[in-house]
Amino acid sequence: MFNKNHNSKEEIFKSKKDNCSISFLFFLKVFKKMTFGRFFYIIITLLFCVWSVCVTSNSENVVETKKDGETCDVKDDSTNPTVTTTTEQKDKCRNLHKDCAFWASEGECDNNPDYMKYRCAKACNTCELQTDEIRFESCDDDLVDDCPLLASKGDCDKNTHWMRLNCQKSCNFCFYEDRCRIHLKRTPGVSLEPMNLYGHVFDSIMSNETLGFFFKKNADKAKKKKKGSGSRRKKKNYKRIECVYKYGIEYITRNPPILSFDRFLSEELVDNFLNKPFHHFERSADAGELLDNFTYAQIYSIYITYTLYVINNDNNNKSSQSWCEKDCDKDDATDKILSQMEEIVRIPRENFEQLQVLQYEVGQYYNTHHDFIDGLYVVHGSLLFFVLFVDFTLFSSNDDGCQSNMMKQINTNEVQWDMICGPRILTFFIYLNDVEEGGETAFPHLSLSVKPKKGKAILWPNVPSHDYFVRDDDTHHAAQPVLKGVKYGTNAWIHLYEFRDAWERGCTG
Ligand SMILES: O=C(O)CCC(=O)C(=O)O
Ligand SMILES: [Fe+2]
Repeated sequence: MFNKNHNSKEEIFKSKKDNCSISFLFFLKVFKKMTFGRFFYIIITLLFCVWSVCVTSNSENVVETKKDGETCDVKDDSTNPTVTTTTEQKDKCRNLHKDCAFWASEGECDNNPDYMKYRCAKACNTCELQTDEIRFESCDDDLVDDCPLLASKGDCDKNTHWMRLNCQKSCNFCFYEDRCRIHLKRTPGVSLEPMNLYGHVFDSIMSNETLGFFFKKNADKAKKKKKGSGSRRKKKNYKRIECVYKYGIEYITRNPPILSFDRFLSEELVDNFLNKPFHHFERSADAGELLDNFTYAQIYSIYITYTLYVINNDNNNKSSQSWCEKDCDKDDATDKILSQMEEIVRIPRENFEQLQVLQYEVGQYYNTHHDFIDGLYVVHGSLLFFVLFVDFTLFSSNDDGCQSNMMKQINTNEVQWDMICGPRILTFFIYLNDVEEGGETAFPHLSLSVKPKKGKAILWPNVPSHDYFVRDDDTHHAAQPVLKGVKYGTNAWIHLYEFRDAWERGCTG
């Protein structure tokens, strides 16, 4: 079975190995002509690799293991000789605050033992001190009399959202790790064996006859034929001369593939959807408030160039958003839109986030960003000053969606690929009106820009074809400022695994 957790950590480890390769190459170049060059080359590069792979792993508290059984100085739980923690105590042991891991890494287990050793027992490795009384002190059923009965009738699974809010204790929903445990048998929306997103989704769309390609010229000919000619004979007359796809589907670009659907929604359906009273727009700024409007900056060192994210705190020009939840999600127009998307991507709507409706007024835009939520973005590299090098690791974060607290992301590693819902593999974006001027969706790495048109949609991958757990940098995108008029659009973010039940459980961040 594919192990995504292991995969993501390996990615970070891989980037460290890349640093080794860079430094090997660099030192080879510098020292190859010197008498002692080869000696220095080997010593310095080895030192760098040990630093890069092992030492910084510990300081980040991100990479714990490379591969099963192969470790880089992993903390040993049994180092405290005076206490023994039973397996049962360990299983029940919980961090009662989301920042426990962070605090523990800052030395708070020793500095503030009265709180930490009891309420952050997991992070402090003091599980034997955490009694049930402490564990459940801030978690109880609201409806003390009814909850046990409802839970015994299976309502924790059937009516999860309500039960999560009202019957936490009876449902064993108090702690994230109980409520959001990943089922080993969860089914991916797109096959993992082998991973081939472009083939499974994009090529399948283009070769799917139910999406209505037909053979235009001969179809016209066939129409002219006299009535009564058998359907078999008619079929013979169809030759593949020109394919016309339902919804006006065509590739805008092939690698990575971006499809456009020129006539995805009828005017009537758009009006029906947009004119509903459900949409209450709020400035798009909540999740990742500090973090969601990064722009690029380049840092040039003498030898290596890195692209870093810098924070642009200008929130004034952001679009407004409205989530299509509850009544909006159940509405007929929404249902029709979601059905059409399901028909195209052949992934069930359970894997879709609720539609997010966007509104941009004149001057508003959405900076370059990526829809893949990796929460934590580690920029790791080395800057070289003569023969001294400084290894650095910066933490940054991606934007909208699942996460709101950078520390939480760093310390619990709660990124979407680690959640029940898995990563956002696809974005389906629909334009809900004609914009008088501006408002294009730009893909700067692909030198591509798509003009809004009422009812038109575009579909792009957020991950490479053969690895659904990393983001594809090529699909960074931005909404250009609206210059005249107003712009409405709606996002459907499609996950590898089912999203909606996970959302009801409060397991999507
Ligand atoms: O408005 C657009 O064109 C794109 C919006 C977008 O990328 C987003 O909401 O994530
Ligand atoms: Fe986006």
